[in-house]
Amino acid sequence: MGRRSRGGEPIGMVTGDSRPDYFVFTVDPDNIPPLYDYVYVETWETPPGEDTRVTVKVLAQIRAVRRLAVGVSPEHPWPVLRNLSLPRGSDTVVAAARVLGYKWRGRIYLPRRAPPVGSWVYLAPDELLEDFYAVDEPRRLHVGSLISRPSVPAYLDLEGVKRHVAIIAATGAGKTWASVVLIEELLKKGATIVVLDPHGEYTAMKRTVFRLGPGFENAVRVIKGRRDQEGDIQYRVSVADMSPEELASIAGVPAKATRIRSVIYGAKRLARWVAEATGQRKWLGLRGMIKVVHAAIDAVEVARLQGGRLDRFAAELLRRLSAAASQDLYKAAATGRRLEELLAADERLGRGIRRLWLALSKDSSPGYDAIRYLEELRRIGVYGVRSLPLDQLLEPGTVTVVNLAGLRAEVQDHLAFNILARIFNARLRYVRGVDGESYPYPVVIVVEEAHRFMPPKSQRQTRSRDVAATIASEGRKFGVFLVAITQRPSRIDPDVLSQLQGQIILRIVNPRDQEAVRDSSEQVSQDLLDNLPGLNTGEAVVVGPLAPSPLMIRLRDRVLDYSGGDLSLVEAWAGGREDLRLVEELRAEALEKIGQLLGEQPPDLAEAVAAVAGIDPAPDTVERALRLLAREQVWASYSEETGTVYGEVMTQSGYSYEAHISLPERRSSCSCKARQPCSHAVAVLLRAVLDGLLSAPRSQQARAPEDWWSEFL
Ligand SMILES: Nc1ncnc2c1ncn2[C@@H]1O[C@H](COP(=O)(O)OP(=O)(O)OP(=O)(O)O)[C@@H](O)[C@H]1O
Repeated sequence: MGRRSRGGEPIGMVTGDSRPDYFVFTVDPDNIPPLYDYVYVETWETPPGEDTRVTVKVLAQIRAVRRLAVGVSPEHPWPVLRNLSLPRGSDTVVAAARVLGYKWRGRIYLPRRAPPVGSWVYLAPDELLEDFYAVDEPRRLHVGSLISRPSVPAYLDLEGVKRHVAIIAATGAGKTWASVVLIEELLKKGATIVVLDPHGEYTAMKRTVFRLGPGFENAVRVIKGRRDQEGDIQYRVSVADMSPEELASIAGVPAKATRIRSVIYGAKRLARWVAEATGQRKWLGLRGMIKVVHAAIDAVEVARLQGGRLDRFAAELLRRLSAAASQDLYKAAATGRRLEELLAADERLGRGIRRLWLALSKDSSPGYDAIRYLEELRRIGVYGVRSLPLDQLLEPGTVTVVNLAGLRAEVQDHLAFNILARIFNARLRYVRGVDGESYPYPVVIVVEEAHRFMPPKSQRQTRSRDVAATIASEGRKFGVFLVAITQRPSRIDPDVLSQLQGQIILRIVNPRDQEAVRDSSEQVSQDLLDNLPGLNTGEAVVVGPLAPSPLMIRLRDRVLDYSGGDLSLVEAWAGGREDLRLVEELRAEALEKIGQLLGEQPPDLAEAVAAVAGIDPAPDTVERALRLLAREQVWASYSEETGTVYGEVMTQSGYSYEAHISLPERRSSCSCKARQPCSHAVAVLLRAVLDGLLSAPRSQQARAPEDWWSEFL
């Protein structure tokens, strides 16, 4: 029952409802094409600009196939059916095809006539499809093949990216895969790409980018939001460029906590004043503000004892800040003036001091709360004295992944806002020739989980929505293009969504999301929507300026890796059981080796570690360390000279921690900066024990555990 040559013998005849955009045909039962395959009918049309009619091949895609019963019906009782013994093929196969258009002088047109009933229907040959969906070589993005036709490559049009792109699908349908394939193709064209990555899924691209071939080794760069996440460079936002209100809300200070907000306001003004008066830029950061709050709390205590007056507070605060800045700020501020005059004359200083006094004079607790909030923000590592220079964020032919994993939603939103606004302004300045931070090449910004950043105004307020909306509506003029990825298009601001005119739509099941897609795009017809739940993983509909005509594709294999794909429960849990077994083996071996070193058997591993290294880990730290040894890569070395164990823990997810344990000092430290001794340090120590790096003391007698290490020296 082989297929007859494509475009040769007909495979059907138009027999039913025939319209310019749709027809029904009866299919040759020996040549039934699969759903979504392509057929054509020959008919005549008068293409725009021509005055005579010409014969054209109208291409159509099969959107439904049915077998109709002839002579039997489901009502027939089984005994009757059994005795009927119908011959095979006594059904009629009927297909419905959606007209895609015809090509005339290099352009695609939609026909104005319905194919006449009785027209032969042919299977479309590959060449017809290649010609129909052709994209000029320099503009081609090779993202896969036509659905149901693996032999025909599917290309998107690079120039279509100028109208922005939405990648939409139900969870697990392959959005990230699609976006990685698109990124690979854009990289090959030399694009500058920035990915806002809330889950750190794209960081794995860096490890595999060499696969793209010579010249691409450094084409992926990872910038981290949080200090302790994976990334080559720490993103930084200058605190000086933020308003005190912005700072307070990002720090998570509740809107109602007006006194804490006042402290932050006052501290920011004063810190800036100190920076300007002394020329010490370090005061512009969070540390500077925290110092001001500490000084203000102390100054308030003193002022309270001295009658609780503002001028006492101001004088004491300036004295304390002078001490902290090692410069006489009191003199610098008050030269030739009385303090009251100065506070009235210097607005920043005066207001800052007054706000601090008002917030703290009765009770210092808002000061301590403010310190707590500011400290928490400081620990993230992103808010500093200077912003990261733009050339570290944008580089031609490079994708910069901004790893936002591990940050609170407000901070993620703020960083997204900061990055979107900086890129847009840099391009605007370049195009308009305005001074300041600028960038000479167009930029594509891929926003994963776009609904987090650009929800409808009625649902949630975010900082990044307005700038995303500006980019969506004006980015084209300035060469800033969005690729927004989401599983919830109904949770994206409709003004933004409707501007994302190129859409790559994978499987969508939720009717509300289907509606949002339909509302956002004129090109998504009801019958395309009806097909969306039936798509397999990795199959997509592409509409809008990305393709010459709506296109159904199967995405190609990606070259770059990403993390976050579905995990296999069978493997994960089987791995867990295996880990447990290994943990027990490691525990027994470590205990035995430490027992040999000490000359006595310690009751458990926590005590054994305490005895061998003088550090005192909590029992669950030891358990975590054993799991690290079982699952991750742990190296150790030992310096007999200094009595120090050095080592590193490399996790499968790409994190690495360096730890060292000084046996004489009974101390451990680690790049994770967690409270010591941490699981990494203990894992490194146990690795040294297991590898036999710590030799037994020269005399094997039992001794006080705290003394035994001196033997190593
Ligand atoms: N084109 C494809 N070919 C083969 N496998 C694919 C394809 N696309 C996705 N997959 C597989 O399907 C799974 C889900 O893919 P992916 O993580 O890209 O989906 P997602 O829509 O981004 O999911 P989530 O909503 O969880 O982020 C992964 O295991 C991936 O390997």
